[in-house]
Amino acid sequence: MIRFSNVAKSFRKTRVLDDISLDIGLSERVALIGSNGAGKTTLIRCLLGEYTFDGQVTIDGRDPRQERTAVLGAIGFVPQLPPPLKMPVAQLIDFSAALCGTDPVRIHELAQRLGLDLTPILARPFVKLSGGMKQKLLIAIALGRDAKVLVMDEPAANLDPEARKIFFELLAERQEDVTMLISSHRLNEVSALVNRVIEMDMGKVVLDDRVADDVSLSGQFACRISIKRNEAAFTKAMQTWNFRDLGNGLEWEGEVPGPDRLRFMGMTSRYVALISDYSLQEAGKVMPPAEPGAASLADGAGESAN
Ligand SMILES: Nc1ncnc2c1ncn2[C@@H]1O[C@H](COP(=O)(O)OP(=O)(O)OP(=O)(O)O)[C@@H](O)[C@H]1O
Repeated sequence: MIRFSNVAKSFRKTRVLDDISLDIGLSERVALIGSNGAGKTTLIRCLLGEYTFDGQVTIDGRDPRQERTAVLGAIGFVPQLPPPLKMPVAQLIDFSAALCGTDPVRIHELAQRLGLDLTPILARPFVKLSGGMKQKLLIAIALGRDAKVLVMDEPAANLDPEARKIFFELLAERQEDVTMLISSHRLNEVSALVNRVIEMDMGKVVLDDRVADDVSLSGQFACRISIKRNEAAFTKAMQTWNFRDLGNGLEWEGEVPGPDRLRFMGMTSRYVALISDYSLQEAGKVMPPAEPGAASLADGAGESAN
């Protein structure tokens, strides 16, 4: 599907990509991680045909520099930084739809599912939308085409929990027929979304691991947390995740999307001294009762600790 063969790229005399060779197949979901300046964006730009480089890149056998329109029509791209487009929202949707031969109605429907009501903002310049609105619209545009490849740079960073959940569901609907490349600084943010991790450092691939693919993108975890005393910061955090207060802010219940569970656990680990009981159970799975005093979040037991 995607093939990088001995790809090298220099800016002036600085080598930024150094002999990258990778094969990424259909239905692979790849996290492209690495620190600032590792070369992730440059690799993506080579894939999108934006740069000249040494070596070869192909998508489905097509060269993105030679057949740019055809290749770009088959790639859904969500950039980390939204472009500063002054174009009104309606025009942007129509323009993007025409570019890849899709029906603008598909984009409207996807935006609606992500919780973005387009009606009041159709005439507004794209650049004047909030960060989250821009992200939702760019995701709707990227998913609204029959893309074979989805390239996303920190795609869920600006989304609220409800929109993240829908976003994961939308990815789940596409996972069999697309290849996903998700770039991020933080593996935690994307690890549960992917089945392969590629790490870059100083222009080279330093790790390429296939990882367990055991939680479906549309899976849910039922979560219950009890705390020892009421604390405003914890209440706020729980409300952000749409959890329900079962009693004076001391007991909370809610649902966590499967791909978001590490992010959720990372957030709750900040309150570990406060937590007296914690359970996170995959929906549809019945867990055996835990031993009294069994593992807790504090000792890293994680997902079914009780
Ligand atoms: N247009 C350019 N001209 C000159 N140097 C560039 C250009 N684009 C990127 N670089 C350099 O190439 C290196 C790799 O940058 P790149 O943006 O690919 O890294 P990255 O892994 O995406 O980083 P980040 O996580 O910060 O976005 C950096 O040292 C950067 O300064």
